[in-house]
Amino acid sequence: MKIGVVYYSATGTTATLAQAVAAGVRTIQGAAAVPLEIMGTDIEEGRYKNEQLLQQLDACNGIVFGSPTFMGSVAAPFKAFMDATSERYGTRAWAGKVAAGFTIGGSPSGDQLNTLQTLNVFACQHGMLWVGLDLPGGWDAHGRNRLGALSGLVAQQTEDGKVHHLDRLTAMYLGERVARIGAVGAIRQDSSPQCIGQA
Ligand SMILES: Cc1cc2nc3c(=O)[nH]c(=O)nc-3n(C[C@H](O)[C@H](O)[C@H](O)COP(=O)(O)O)c2cc1C
Repeated sequence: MKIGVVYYSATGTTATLAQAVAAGVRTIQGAAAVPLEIMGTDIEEGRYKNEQLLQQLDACNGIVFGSPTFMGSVAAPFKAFMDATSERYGTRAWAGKVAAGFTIGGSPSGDQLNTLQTLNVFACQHGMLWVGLDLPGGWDAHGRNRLGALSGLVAQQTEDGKVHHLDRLTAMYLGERVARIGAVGAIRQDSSPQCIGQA
């Protein structure tokens, strides 16, 4: 069972979270993590072009998406990656895979939620099964999910531009949770509309 962790990172904090998500995936027996970085150099005239990366995601049972929050949404290179998956939208290639998301910003509430919601809508466009966090903000015994988002991980960079250790622990937990749920069954939905004509 493979879980892809695809992310863009300009200054390394999202990359650190991605590595933590991957480490969490690997805590589940039989689960392998596939970290994949979106590189700005793969964008030509605004279009993301790395078919090999996309094919690696095709082979995963689940995908965790990560982007820093830039101007209240996903970073432009991540959006270029999203647009490059439109062919897979048509073929339902990713339908039934589990999905989750994480983001980091400079502020505690710097509109990161909009980034998570963008990732969520993206996953739903593909027919993926969204996995949120189930750690109650402010109530977790280990202090994880310190910013309290439940649709995914919202993190805030520290004053010295690094990743808070509790955000790292939350990222690990998210990876573990996605792998655990992915292991229950790689639910593949048949794309044919079988209900038509049965009403
Ligand atoms: C162009 C730009 C826009 C940003 N916009 C936001 C924002 O809307 N909200 C926020 O909280 N942080 C914002 N930030 C801060 C980044 O999200 C933050 O530094 C993050 O840790 C960067 O992730 P990275 O290290 O993976 O590149 C912005 C940074 C840049 C460079």
